[in-house]
Amino acid sequence: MSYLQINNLTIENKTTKEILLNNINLTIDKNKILGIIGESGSGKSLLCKTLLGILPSNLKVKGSIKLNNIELLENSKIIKNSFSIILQEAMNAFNPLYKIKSHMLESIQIPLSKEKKIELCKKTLKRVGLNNTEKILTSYAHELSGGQLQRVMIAIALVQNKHIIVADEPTSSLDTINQKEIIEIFKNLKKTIIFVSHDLALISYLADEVIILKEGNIKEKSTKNNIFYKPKNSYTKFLLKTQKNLSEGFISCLK
Ligand SMILES: Nc1ncnc2c1ncn2[C@@H]1O[C@H](COP(=O)(O)OP(=O)(O)OP(=O)(O)O)[C@@H](O)[C@H]1O
Repeated sequence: MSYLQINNLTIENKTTKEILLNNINLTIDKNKILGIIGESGSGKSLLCKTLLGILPSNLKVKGSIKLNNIELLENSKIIKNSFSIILQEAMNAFNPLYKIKSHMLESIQIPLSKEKKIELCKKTLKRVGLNNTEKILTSYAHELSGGQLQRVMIAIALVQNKHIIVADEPTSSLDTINQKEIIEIFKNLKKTIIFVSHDLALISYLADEVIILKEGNIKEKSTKNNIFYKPKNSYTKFLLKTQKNLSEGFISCLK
């Protein structure tokens, strides 16, 4: 039995009756990383919003999402407590009036004394490569760099201690060095992660299983090795070829 099981998930626009996600079926095992690749408008964010229970009210959901065999779609409280989100633009997730310490403390749901909570915050910040913990905790979001903020977002997701982390393009606004370091952090978290990205190279490094989305449909889903070395679907082959051509074009520009 898989940890997360999504069956026949369909999202329809109530007004236009347009099907935005069509009969999505996927599973994830505990502590594995599922990579979701899809071009703009393919439905990646809708899938993430459904998991987080924050889908706009003009959309209708059908199907089933089970975590540990418990149905989540009919239970908004469980669904909200099951997933953490890490967004592309970390800055937007922070209230500019509160220091990082307040954000982190209020994310800890387990009953602990304030001292123990601060200890947990510091330990978790170190886990994501932020060793100057006192300074980070007493800073406001605008006082930190993009890379530091993204690390704080990961630390917040960890102290929330929910079942699954949903990371929606979490590295796309970072420079290459920060991207690489943050990818390493994700790779070593040992958590169940749904990682959304346009970047095939990144997904090929990070994910265990991969799904390819196009226009609300899963075009292919398989292990990372099958998707990248033995793709079956013509659209997957096209994506891989496009990325290869882009990389070769980019490298030849540098020569
Ligand atoms: N609230 C909504 N009402 C109607 N249509 C919507 C709504 N939200 C998204 N859509 C449509 O659903 C489709 C999928 O959107 P989604 O935001 O999931 O794409 P995406 O794959 O995340 O794209 P991007 O990479 O550009 O963020 C798009 O055609 C979009 O216009």
